[in-house]
Amino acid sequence: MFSLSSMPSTTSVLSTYTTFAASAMLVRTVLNEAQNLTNQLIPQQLKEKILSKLGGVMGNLSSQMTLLIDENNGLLINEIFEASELYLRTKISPSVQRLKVSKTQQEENLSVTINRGEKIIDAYEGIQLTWELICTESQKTTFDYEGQYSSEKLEHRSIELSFHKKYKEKVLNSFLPYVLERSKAMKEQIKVVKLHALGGMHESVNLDHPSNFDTLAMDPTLKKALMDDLDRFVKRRKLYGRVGKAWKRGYLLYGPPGTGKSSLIAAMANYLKFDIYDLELASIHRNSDLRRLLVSTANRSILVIEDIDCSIELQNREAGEYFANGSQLTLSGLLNFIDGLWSSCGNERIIVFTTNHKDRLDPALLRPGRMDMHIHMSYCTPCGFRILASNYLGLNDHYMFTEIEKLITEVEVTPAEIAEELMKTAETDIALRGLNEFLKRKMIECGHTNAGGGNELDEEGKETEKIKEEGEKKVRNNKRKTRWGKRKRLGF
Ligand SMILES: Nc1ncnc2c1ncn2[C@@H]1O[C@H](COP(=O)(O)OP(=O)(O)OP(=O)(O)O)[C@@H](O)[C@H]1O
Ligand SMILES: [Mg+2]
Repeated sequence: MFSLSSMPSTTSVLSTYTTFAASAMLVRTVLNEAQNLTNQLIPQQLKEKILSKLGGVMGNLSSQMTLLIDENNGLLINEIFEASELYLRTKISPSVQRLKVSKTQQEENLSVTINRGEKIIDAYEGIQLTWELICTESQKTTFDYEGQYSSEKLEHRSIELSFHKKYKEKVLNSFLPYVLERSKAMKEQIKVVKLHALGGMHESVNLDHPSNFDTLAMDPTLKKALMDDLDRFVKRRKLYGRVGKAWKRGYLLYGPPGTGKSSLIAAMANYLKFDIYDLELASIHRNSDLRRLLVSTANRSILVIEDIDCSIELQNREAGEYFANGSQLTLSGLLNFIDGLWSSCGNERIIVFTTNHKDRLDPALLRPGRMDMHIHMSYCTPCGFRILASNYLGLNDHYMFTEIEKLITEVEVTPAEIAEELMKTAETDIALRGLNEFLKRKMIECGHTNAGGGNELDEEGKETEKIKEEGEKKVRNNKRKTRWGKRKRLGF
């Protein structure tokens, strides 16, 4: 039996065994029974040993060969397993007795997959193939860094693909690449973008953030440049391979709260159909945990580290927060760590950092070549306002637009604030009048704040600044909990 790892290029053969020759019916039945029994009762490693011994004894007599496709390859997801599972959805015949059915809110259709133990007969260019889904369970005990232990049930899933020995090359070099290709096309059609939280609970949820590039109010030239950059990135597999560069891209999004940084990340994920991994640095205490989390992320994904200035600050400030190997978590350390990991494994990776204060960032992050694009999300512009008016009120023009646009150029207002005003009512005139009033009030407030004049802050001014900072910190901590909507439900 062959075991296939996640990357076709690193396909490795772990063990082989053969079942009995077709003519030796009785012995074959015994062997199948033994296999079933080992699947049910015996741990995986022992099972492989027994089967390889049996295979050694009986190997020469069989014309059949089986490829073992494990769900995981170490900590990585085995792409061939994923692809095979998806491909098998198209191969369900009336003879299959048990099926698994599911549907998420985001999916339009039911997803129907085969159940454990089911066999599916398939054919490819004259080769007869048999697929089977195998599931085994084991118990895993883990000790955390405080010495507490916990035990969890683990399910190991694998798929077995059997066919005549003489087609081995064809199956490996032609059929499996075909399965990968088919599943990729299917994935594009049915893909629901997922949000994974790294550092908290490990369940993933569907990203139900509706943001996309059409509804995003940002500088049109910058938006186009970013979309072109993303398009180029996903098309460049060969180039990255040729020049020996890791196929990844980094973006730094900066700007005041409420200017659309998180919305932009959701828009990028929805545009590329990439999953989001939201890395919560504050809840990671050990080097090994960070490594484990990063290695467990899948290809074609966006790793997000929000509010990078405060995340690192937070770790350093809370005295004693040292990594197990004694090294403190610093931004440059983290970046080197990510760089190192990603150049050795993973493809089509995007990393996004966000901050409200670019000026507070460690120079390591701003060094040329570190982040490929720095994107400034600014206060709302007249052009941004038109996008929001179209999103929220379905308006492309209105007699009040000129006055509002003039105010927008004179006062610093975020798209989030404008969105909030526009959402107050569906009555366009009332909504726009409300926004107009809001902008005027804001202008008076700003004028009032500036009226004190001068750059020197008096005692009262310093106190106000301090309260503002404290407020910002609180908001940031709350944001962590609510940023992606559904996370709240998971208790983050
Ligand atoms: N540029 C924008 N285009 C469209 N809607 C926006 C934009 N900016 C903000 N919004 C609206 O405001 C809400 C909050 O914005 P968002 O969370 O993306 O801001 P942010 O820049 O990430 O803020 P923070 O720095 O506080 O994390 C969004 O859900 C969206 O409804
Ligand atoms: Mg945000």
